[in-house]
Amino acid sequence: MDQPDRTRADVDAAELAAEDAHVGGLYARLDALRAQTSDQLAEVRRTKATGTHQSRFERDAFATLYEDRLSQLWSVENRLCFGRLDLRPGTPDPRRYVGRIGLADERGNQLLVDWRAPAAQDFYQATAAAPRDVVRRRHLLTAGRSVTGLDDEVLVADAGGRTTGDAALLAAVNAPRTGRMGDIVATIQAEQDRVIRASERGVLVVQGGPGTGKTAVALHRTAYLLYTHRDRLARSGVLLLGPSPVFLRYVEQVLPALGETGVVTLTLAELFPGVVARGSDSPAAVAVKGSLRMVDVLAAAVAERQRVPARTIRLDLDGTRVQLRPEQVAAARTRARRSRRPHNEARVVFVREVLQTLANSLARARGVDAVEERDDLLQELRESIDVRREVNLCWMPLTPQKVLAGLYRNPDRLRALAPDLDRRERAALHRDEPTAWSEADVPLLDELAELLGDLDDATSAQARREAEREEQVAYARKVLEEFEASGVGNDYVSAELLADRFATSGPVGTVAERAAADRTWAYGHVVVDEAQELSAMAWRLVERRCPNRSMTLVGDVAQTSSPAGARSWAAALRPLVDDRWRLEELTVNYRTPARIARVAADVLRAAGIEATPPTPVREGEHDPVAIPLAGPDDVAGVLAALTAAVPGEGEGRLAVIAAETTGPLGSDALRAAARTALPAGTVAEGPDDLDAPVSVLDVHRAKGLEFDVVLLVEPAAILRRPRGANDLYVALTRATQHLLVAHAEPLPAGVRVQPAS
Ligand SMILES: Nc1ncnc2c1ncn2[C@@H]1O[C@H](COP(=O)(O)OP(=O)(O)OP(=O)(O)O)[C@@H](O)[C@H]1O
Repeated sequence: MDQPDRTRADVDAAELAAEDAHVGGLYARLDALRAQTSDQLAEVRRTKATGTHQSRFERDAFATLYEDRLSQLWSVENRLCFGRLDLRPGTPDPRRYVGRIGLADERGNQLLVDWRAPAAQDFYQATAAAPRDVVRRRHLLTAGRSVTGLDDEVLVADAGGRTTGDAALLAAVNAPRTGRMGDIVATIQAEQDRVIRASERGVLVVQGGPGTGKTAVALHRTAYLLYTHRDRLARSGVLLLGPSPVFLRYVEQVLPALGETGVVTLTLAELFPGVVARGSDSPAAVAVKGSLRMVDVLAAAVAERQRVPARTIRLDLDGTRVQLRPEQVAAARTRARRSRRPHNEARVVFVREVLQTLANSLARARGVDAVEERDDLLQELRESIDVRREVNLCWMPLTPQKVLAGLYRNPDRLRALAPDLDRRERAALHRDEPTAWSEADVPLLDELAELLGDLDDATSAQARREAEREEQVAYARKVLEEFEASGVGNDYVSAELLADRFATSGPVGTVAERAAADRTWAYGHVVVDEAQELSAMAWRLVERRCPNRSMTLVGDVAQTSSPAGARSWAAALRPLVDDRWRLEELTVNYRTPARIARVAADVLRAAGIEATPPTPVREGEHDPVAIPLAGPDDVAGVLAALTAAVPGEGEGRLAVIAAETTGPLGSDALRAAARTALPAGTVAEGPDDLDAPVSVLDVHRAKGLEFDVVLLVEPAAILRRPRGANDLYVALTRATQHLLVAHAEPLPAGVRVQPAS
């Protein structure tokens, strides 16, 4: 080795040692903070430990704050610091270390900048073309607490050193997958960072092809918004809506690793408290249930339950006969409807009107003064079972479930109430077992809940929540003063935080629990992943959960598989916000190597779907391979391919993706066969198990997930599904390294994959 190289190597070694020492110092500070917080926690636990129930409650609320702080300090252990920014001399803080959390020394000097802070922004945004004040961006590669490598990007030519900067990113995208999504905080790219830090106001749509990091960006944006608008969002809550429980499990570790817990994560199927939507629908039913035409159908179904009898009703009240004429009921109904209140609340007006009419008749029949005897007459009418029955027949208190089940069960009613639906659509809605609710029913139940009104009035619930909050903050202030007087407490704990804790450690549960259980909860921000799958009716529901319309919607209209999903963002969002939404696009594919991505792009093109597939960040090393099968039930052929492809220990995960769950080459049959053929523990027990080395899934379940190796079974069958080209595109873009295509039928247009030579 010649002299200059040795010098370079010496410099590199010295730099590495210096960074290692610096990072060691950061961990020492982290340890000190953990110890200090543990002490504070122990002290709080000791304080008033023998007090009354109330003082124990105060102490516990205080303690949970320290517990949360401690668990945050523990959650940032892995890759605490991952970068350094060198700025132009003369800039304030010209050398900044960037990490998962902000750290300062005892004197308040900043040691580590939280990746979400404005001071860290240049770490993600600076480019060679627009370096801002950045001279050098350095990625620190770490193992445990040690720095094992440096990857420098020099953004100003005369600063010396190399100009790569890709090593950290390439190491991340090439790493074997674990079955759980990891965070990308060390390697967020500039176009992603712009989305993450975009204003929380209004509706932001993030469109991007497969693997562009939409899910990753949605999660990091959530963490960013919680950091930047902590006060408001910790109280109102953030809702993350994902496409399936398995997907939510796949991403569940990302936010805690970023130090954020307490985000409400739900699927659409879980958005109507009290209903577990496990049923399934035909594509035709999904399409009609998701259509805006259901708004009128549901309104008609409720109006139809506000009835005027065809004939005069005769009532006997303790020997006195009175009549209730249809026109009197009609007048009461008109008044009730004019109140513009939902059905169950307007019913109060209806009942009052009918009873008043009857009281007048009763007074006349008995020859008593209607005004003087009013209270007694009304009382008597209210207690009469006959009166109650007749009033109920005209205007029954209703639940959403009851109205919807009635609609599905009764074809005649459906025909009368839904004249805009054709015969085929009405047949799709008909069900003998109407209460096996499906995901597509949830927006309809929610719509009905709005039309019917809760028994517990939503506005008073809101007012009650606000009053409780004021009380809690005032109380927290007093408690804090007391604790501070006894030497406990620091800058970290504010009255607002403590009040949140009173609210969340009492019997009512955490903000997340309360929000998830309350249909009328107004979230401060809603993030929707795979947003292209939502139907028009689902959008109405989402809007009700987020009246301030502060939303981040991420998705890809080229991947839509739901028959009621979006074909374009403009069309999907028009009923929601007209054209008042912003679009950001992600253009780089971090998942799929170019060799595989080209096949996916060809499939889109062959199907005539207009979309620009994202640009892969790497070429990849393996061409996709075709594996001929002997016929449509050649399970042995699939198993042979699977056995040959199973990754070794620590080499990642494999997914077998089939068109459907049923059939000889469906995911259920293939899973059962694979579990028998491969050693115990190799193949996942069911479609929702993410931890085994091999998963067997239908294409619908594979959405949003990724695997090192994908064995795709019979692409022609996937293409035959409704919106099959979109599904095939999804299936072809799940692999990070290898794609194998097993087929008996001819390969569909665009799937130009050769057998292994
Ligand atoms: N900046 C980045 N650094 C490292 N890895 C990244 C980066 N951005 C995305 N990735 C990785 O790329 C993969 C794809 O990301 P993600 O699942 O968020 O994409 P997506 O756009 O949601 O895809 P799909 O539309 O298929 O669901 C993930 O493994 C993610 O961690």
